[in-house]
Amino acid sequence: MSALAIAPTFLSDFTRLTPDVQLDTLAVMRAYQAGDQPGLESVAGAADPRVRVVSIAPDWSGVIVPDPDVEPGTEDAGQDEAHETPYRLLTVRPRDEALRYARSLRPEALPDTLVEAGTDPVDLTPIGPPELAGALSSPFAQWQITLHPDQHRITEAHFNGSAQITGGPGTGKTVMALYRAAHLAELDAAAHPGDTRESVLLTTYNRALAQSLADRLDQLLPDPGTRSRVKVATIDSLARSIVQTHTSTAPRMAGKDELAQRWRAVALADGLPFSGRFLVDEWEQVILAKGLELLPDYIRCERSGRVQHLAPEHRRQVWETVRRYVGAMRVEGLWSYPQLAGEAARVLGRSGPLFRHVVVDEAQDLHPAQWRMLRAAVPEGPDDLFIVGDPHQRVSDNRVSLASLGINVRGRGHRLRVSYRVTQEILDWSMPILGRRAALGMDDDADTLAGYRSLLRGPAPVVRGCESRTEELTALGEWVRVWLEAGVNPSEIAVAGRNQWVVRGVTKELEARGVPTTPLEGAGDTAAVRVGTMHRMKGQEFRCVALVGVSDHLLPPKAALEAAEGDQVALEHAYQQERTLLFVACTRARDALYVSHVGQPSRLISENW
Ligand SMILES: Nc1ncnc2c1ncn2[C@@H]1O[C@H](COP(=O)(O)OP(=O)(O)OP(=O)(O)O)[C@@H](O)[C@H]1O
Repeated sequence: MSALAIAPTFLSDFTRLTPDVQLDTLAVMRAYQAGDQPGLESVAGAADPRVRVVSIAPDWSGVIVPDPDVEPGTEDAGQDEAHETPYRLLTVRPRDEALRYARSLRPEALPDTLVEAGTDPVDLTPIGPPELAGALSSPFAQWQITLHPDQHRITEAHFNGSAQITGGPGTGKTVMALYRAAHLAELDAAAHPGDTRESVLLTTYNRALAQSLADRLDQLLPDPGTRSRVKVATIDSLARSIVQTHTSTAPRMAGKDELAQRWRAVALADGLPFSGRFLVDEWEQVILAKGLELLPDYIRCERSGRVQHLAPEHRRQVWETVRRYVGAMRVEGLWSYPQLAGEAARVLGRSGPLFRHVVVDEAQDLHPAQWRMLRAAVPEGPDDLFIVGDPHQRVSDNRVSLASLGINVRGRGHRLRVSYRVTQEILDWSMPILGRRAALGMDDDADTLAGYRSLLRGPAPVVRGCESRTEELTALGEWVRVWLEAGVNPSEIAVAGRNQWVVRGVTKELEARGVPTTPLEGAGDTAAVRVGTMHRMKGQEFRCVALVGVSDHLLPPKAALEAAEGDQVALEHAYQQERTLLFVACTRARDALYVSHVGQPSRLISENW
């Protein structure tokens, strides 16, 4: 069986073909691999007699050439022999154009045209202005610590208090957080040479992001003495370690869904008119968020962001119920994440700050109790908190007003408007997904993406409509193969779906094709494609991203809409969260974005196109 490989230079042509021709191309490649080899035509008048064309569709042909290792002179080979020759597909074009191109290929040009597998597929990399060209063509890991000199200056600035950096996807916020932490560690080493404790906290949302920050920080701070001054931790692991150190017992954690389930059962048994989810949300988003400890304060408070109106007598009932359930959790030693952060804040309030500087990434998703913990973790003063985030990427229910939490960033805010990761083509396609609403900034102002743009140009996203799940998974498998053959490292490819069912299908498909996979949150395995849910895409970046199951029956998920129970405001809120999730997933791609659906595309994309 002989495969028809693709030349790395093929990919940029391929993404410009119409979906029909793309499918036809993949069918030819599949047929070739299955041994059912389509006829290759030699080209009359070709400068290189080894060049062939293959019919792709009635008016379209592919130009193929032998592997560069094959010696010239096989032009007289019979049909069978020709099929044993490993060929590579260079391009697919309208037939006349393909013939012209095939004739023009010169023998001495072929070895250059065919980039060996594993070398950088220059054509896939987006095009940027000359000053970015070096960074874009460098290895991906190297590019991931590149920063513009203007941004670099901000990371080394002295601030007379807390500072905040906001900006759309790919504007360099995370890398600024990294450089800021490194800079503060260096300053700290110079100012306190004898005190070697962890004095700088660099914190983020989940473990995968923390690991990625830690790895990159190792590169920025090669001196172990300076590096050891920075503690990299997720916000939850920080809360846990503070409480654990204080109580000498490891807290047992319960996520929101688990709590809602438990509380639902008890609420039902008690005959209460509230769902478990409502009670947990009320506790986390109002009582814990505002740090309320007394019923009169709860009765008086403004429940901003909450949909259902609650009269004072109902508030009394909720308060009493929550108090009882939380009491039961305490007996079990069970904590929710915001609750644990609130406890950590209280511990630090008594024992004093832990760090001299705190740097926060993905700040838009932190709960007010987590901010209280961070506020208590560092003394108020110059360069205390350096906060980076994007309110447009908020995927949690948390809303904060930093000022009300004792964090004042007025006059020390920077908005970044240039994306260095997401190409203008991907931005143009993804931005409408967000809808037209401004997001609420952490400094109480509306935050808009006005003026946000990219310096990079690349292929337009590919949207593939399929008739069945099998067809969708097959098309995905073929697409990933194209990326791999183009020389993209497997770990620089991510495939995501909205739910675990989609993710399982993707994993099975890729594994069956011999493409190793690993969870999106997994680190280290460079020989495996990353696969996971869209939630796990947050904060990450890849060369190529495929989103599967962007179908109307899956996205937005019915359960998310039903949870709104017909309430218009809650429904709009659920929609917005789904929009954000999809927008965040799309904007993880640097070089190529592929989106597929079965049947109708999700209304989140089709409403805009
Ligand atoms: N001047 C530059 N030239 C080339 N690459 C750059 C430049 N500035 C930043 N980058 C790169 O762009 C990428 C995007 O940066 P980063 O991940 O920090 O963005 P972000 O704002 O945190 O994105 P998101 O909000 O989507 O997570 C990084 O890999 C970074 O190295």
